[in-house]
Amino acid sequence: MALPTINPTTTEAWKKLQQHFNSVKDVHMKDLFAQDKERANKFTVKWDDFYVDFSKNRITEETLKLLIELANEVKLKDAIKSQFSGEIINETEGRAVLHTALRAPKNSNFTVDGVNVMPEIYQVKQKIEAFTNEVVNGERKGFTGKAFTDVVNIGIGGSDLGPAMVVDSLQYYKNHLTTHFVSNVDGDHVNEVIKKLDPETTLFVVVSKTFTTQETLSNANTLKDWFLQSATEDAIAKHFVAVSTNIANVKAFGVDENNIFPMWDWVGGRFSLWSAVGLSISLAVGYNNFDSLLQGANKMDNHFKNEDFKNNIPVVLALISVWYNNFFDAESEAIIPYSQYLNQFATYLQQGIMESNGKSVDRNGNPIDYQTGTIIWGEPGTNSQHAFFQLIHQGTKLIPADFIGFANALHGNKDHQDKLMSNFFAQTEALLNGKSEAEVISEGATGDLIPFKVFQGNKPTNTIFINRLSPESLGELIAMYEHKIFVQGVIWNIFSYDQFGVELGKQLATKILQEFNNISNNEHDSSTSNLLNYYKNLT
Ligand SMILES: O=P(O)(O)OC[C@H]1O[C@H](O)[C@H](O)[C@@H](O)[C@@H]1O
Repeated sequence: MALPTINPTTTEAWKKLQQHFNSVKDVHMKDLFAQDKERANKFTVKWDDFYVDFSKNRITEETLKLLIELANEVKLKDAIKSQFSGEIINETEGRAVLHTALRAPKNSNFTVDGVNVMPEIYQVKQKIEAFTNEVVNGERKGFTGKAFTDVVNIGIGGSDLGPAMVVDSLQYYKNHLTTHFVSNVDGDHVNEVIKKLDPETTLFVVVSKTFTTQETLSNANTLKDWFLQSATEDAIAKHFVAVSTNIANVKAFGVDENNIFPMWDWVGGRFSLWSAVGLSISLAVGYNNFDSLLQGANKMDNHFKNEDFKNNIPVVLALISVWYNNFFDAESEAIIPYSQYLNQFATYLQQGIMESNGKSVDRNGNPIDYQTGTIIWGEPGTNSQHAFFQLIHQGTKLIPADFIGFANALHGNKDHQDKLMSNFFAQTEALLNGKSEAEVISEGATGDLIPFKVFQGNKPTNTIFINRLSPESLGELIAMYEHKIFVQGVIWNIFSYDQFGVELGKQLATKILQEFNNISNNEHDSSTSNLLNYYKNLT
């Protein structure tokens, strides 16, 4: 069954939400809390070691009820079933969407075109496990007989952001291997990494679902050439492995057949860290930790699949986000993890969320006249408090924010942890309550300065509070956002799993590169022509 194609704005629930919005849009959350002592409990979901408090949002029980009606009217439950049962819900590319199968237990049954994909998945997982153990234990050696010390992940987009974010987030759990990520076609990136490498002890993992991506192939070739300055061709088999669906291209590049880790077209690039694309994660933190990450994601999958919408964390977060995006006209959402380990989390989510839901044509092929994908940005707290929080507190824009925190620090420094968490709680409290004129005056401010010190408050936040950062809880957290993406795509009646919007720039870059090599000559607008000439004259 294809995904339903219901324009959300034509639903009864949408009309009711519009009316409801008009009656609640100016209500201050402070008053909602004052009116209902149970508010925080009503709008909190406790699940596993997650405590998700969404009470500091500009919603009432009626809002949530209507949003759930909307989810029902667009047939979200059926859509979830279609996704998990391997139907071709990525219709524009003719593919199933089964990253959830990658983290499911061995005895599950996920079928694509009538074939259960679990045996293949577990074969590849076994290969990842065996390979990881050999590298980490030092049994697998480089061309001069030395054990590996460094791993270089060569990939971009989904073949870089997920593994890079997870390796960074789980650095507490890391082993002795040093992991590097080369992604940008900017030659300075690869050359800076080369400075740190010893060809005798470096393992290269070339990751590309398509194995046609310009950046990845350029970087892989540059690293291979550099490697061959010290080694002979036959050493490539020891030092280069690849992850891809395109086995022919991988072989043509020179990777030994035994060193190929397959993946499948039913795994989208930005949802692929759970597949062999996560090989660098497994190498960095060991296979057991990689597997725990997957198990965490699987727990979240079950929660998402089985829980009532009212207590379903990804569903509730998605609905609240639709509420701000489509009724309050909020354009962006901030992701603020209170953990330096999650430094790359917002960057990672930018691809997941914006590449998936940055669409303006609906599932019937018609232009859309309502807002879809939100702009995602963010940085860890407390750093971001000293950077962009001013605008969230006192600017003119409404920026709903997810505050992600962990109760227990990994290094157990209670003094720092209490300081960190006091900021974590204080910020959402400040965003909720603001500071009134009376409070400003009672603090001693006088005269002209008073208005500058007033905070309106009423700024929405979700608090996603987790016991501890572990491979498992990180897996849960990532999967939570993956499902939020899917729910929003269903509501907005768009296809979340294609990304045609990234193609045009690639095509034009190819043409311009041909011009640089005098292969072709193209017409350009005068701005682009001037820029090209200016560049040619400078280089
Ligand atoms: O893994 P690859 O095939 O090399 O693709 C890498 C990336 O490139 C493309 O431009 C897509 O927009 C991304 O979704 C993808 O993750």
